[in-house]
Amino acid sequence: MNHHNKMAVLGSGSWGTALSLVLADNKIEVNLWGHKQEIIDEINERHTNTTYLPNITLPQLIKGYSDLESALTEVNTILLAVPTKAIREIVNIIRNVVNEPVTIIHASKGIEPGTYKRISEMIEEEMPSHLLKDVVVLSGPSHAEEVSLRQPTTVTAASSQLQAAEYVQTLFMNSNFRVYTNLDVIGVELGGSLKNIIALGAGLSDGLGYGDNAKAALMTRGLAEIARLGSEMGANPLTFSGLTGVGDLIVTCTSKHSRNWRAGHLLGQGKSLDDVLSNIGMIVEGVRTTEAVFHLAKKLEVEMPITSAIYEVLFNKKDAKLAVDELMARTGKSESATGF
Ligand SMILES: NC(=O)C1=CN([C@@H]2O[C@H](COP(=O)(O)OP(=O)(O)OC[C@H]3O[C@@H](n4cnc5c(N)ncnc54)[C@H](O)[C@@H]3O)[C@@H](O)[C@H]2O)C=CC1
Ligand SMILES: O=C(CO)COP(=O)(O)O
Repeated sequence: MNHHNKMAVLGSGSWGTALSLVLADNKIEVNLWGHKQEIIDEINERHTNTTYLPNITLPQLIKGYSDLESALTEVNTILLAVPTKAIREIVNIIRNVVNEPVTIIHASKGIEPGTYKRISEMIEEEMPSHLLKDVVVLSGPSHAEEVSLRQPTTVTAASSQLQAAEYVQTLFMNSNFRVYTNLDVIGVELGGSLKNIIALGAGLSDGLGYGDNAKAALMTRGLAEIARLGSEMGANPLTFSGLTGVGDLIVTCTSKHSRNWRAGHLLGQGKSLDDVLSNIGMIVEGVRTTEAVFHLAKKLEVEMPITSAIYEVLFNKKDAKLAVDELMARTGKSESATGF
């Protein structure tokens, strides 16, 4: 049973559109907002969003809006599915439009360079507390392309308030889309954001022509880095063994759908970062997250050799093969020395 029958989804890219479809399947009316008028027109006139999800027909319960104020009329639950770099700007518009406390769910994956803030922290900073009921993060191994085909998918709704996480579980859960709850917001947000760095690395490795051994090494030692930084930042290390940690790492490093893996793959084949990003045409969150996490790890004195290597390839044009050679040539370590 759903408690509410109308929601706003902000962001009409692949993830916002796919999650709108899940909500509409659960008989929830969706006001889907986007800033590109032609996409909103297509959603309303043809019930498709072919730029992001070709061959998918959207349920009639989804209505497109290009005006944010209209999209927020009579809703008290808002889902954000925009790139991390747009979060503060959008929340600032929300705060000037709503006059009742709202629940904000976010489904974005990133860390802000410079401030090193997680998305829920940015939302809490920008939204006055009397207008913010709860913040919930929705994360896990979930490519929009498969969700929109109604293929079995599992995710996690995390909030410091169990009731809020359970509310979001109820909104989204159906026979194709299974939702778990979790109280570890820090671990869930960090797992979802940091796996994108490792997915760039997995793509680079594949692009260089390396095999499954190299990719398994990157994923496993990448997870060790994520858990090391996460523990330092207050996450429960066990969260990284769950859907939003190892689960999302697997799906992003091994799926042809992943934008981050595809970006790494093209870079590994020798393309420039600018060419790669314009070729993909969708947000590749791992690039900005690599920049943020490289500096954060330095500040916190946490060892993250894979992240550092990927940073050098992305931002200092280091040869990717040389970066792998240097990772392999590090001094011998004990796998259990730090617990990770
Ligand atoms: N695509 C997927 O399968 C999944 C994506 N995510 C996360 O969801 C977030 C959104 O990703 P996608 O939907 O894949 O991206 P996308 O590139 O498909 O769509 C992003 C949408 O945001 C819009 N946008 C960009 N800048 C904006 C701004 N300043 N103001 C308003 N709108 C703006 C774009 O026009 C586009 O409609 C990312 O953080 C991503 O990591 C999470 C899970 C799955
Ligand atoms: O987070 C995702 C799947 O869970 C999507 O990853 P990409 O952004 O790499 O496509």
